[in-house]
Amino acid sequence: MSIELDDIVVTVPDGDQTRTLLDHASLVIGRGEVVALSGPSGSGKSTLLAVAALLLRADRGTVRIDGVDAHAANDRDRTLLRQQHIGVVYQNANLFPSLTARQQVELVAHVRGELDHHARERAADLLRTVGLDSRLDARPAELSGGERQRVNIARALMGRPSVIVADEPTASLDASRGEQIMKLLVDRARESGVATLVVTHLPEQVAATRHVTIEHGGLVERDWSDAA
Ligand SMILES: Nc1ncnc2c1ncn2[C@@H]1O[C@H](COP(=O)(O)OP(=O)(O)OP(=O)(O)O)[C@@H](O)[C@H]1O
Repeated sequence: MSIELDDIVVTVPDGDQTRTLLDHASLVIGRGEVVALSGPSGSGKSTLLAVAALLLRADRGTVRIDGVDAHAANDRDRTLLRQQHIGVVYQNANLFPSLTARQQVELVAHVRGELDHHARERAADLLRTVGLDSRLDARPAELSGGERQRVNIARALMGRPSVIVADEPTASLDASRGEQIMKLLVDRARESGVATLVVTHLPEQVAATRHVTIEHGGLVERDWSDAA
């Protein structure tokens, strides 16, 4: 369970010109590691996440998921790789208003044609591991922001991903709830081995295994004294 971003280059249109947003950015996230990614607004964090999630093809560079080269793959194989290996946690939970927490998570198995008794049990178990034991039958409107994010994380885990990418999952939460969500991602990563990349801000990133920032399009590894 790993993701390797190797020498990623992404250019974006900028008026009549193009601008190099990611400039030979490289990052390896191993089994069970949680990397917190931060950087100024517009520095390319969401773009890097989109490349890692195989939603955006870089102009240059390689993405390897569990050692499989996704850059060289055709669109169909990339979609399969994404569906089978990557869980995405969005900033806003993007839950279906009419479905209960349990149904939101079960939907992952349903879409794959795998919704049976075991999948139902697993969905409920995942919701319990994210601390929603008593909220299985609640709909999004009945859940707090933090609880909705927990459903979101359970849903991402339901697909048994090798890699989770999360774009500011704590942005709408206060500092202590944000920290809880980060700790949850760290615990789940340790337990299931999933390699996790999460865009976040202080102070929640202190819970992560490593801290990386984007500077001038490249990735710079930080140590904890930088984050303090
Ligand atoms: N397809 C595109 N076309 C033109 N410009 C783009 C495109 N994609 C991204 N950009 C620009 O690239 C820059 C980086 O965008 P990105 O969303 O990756 O940054 P970010 O670090 O996530 O920012 P924020 O913290 O504000 O969310 C922005 O200036 C954005 O306008």
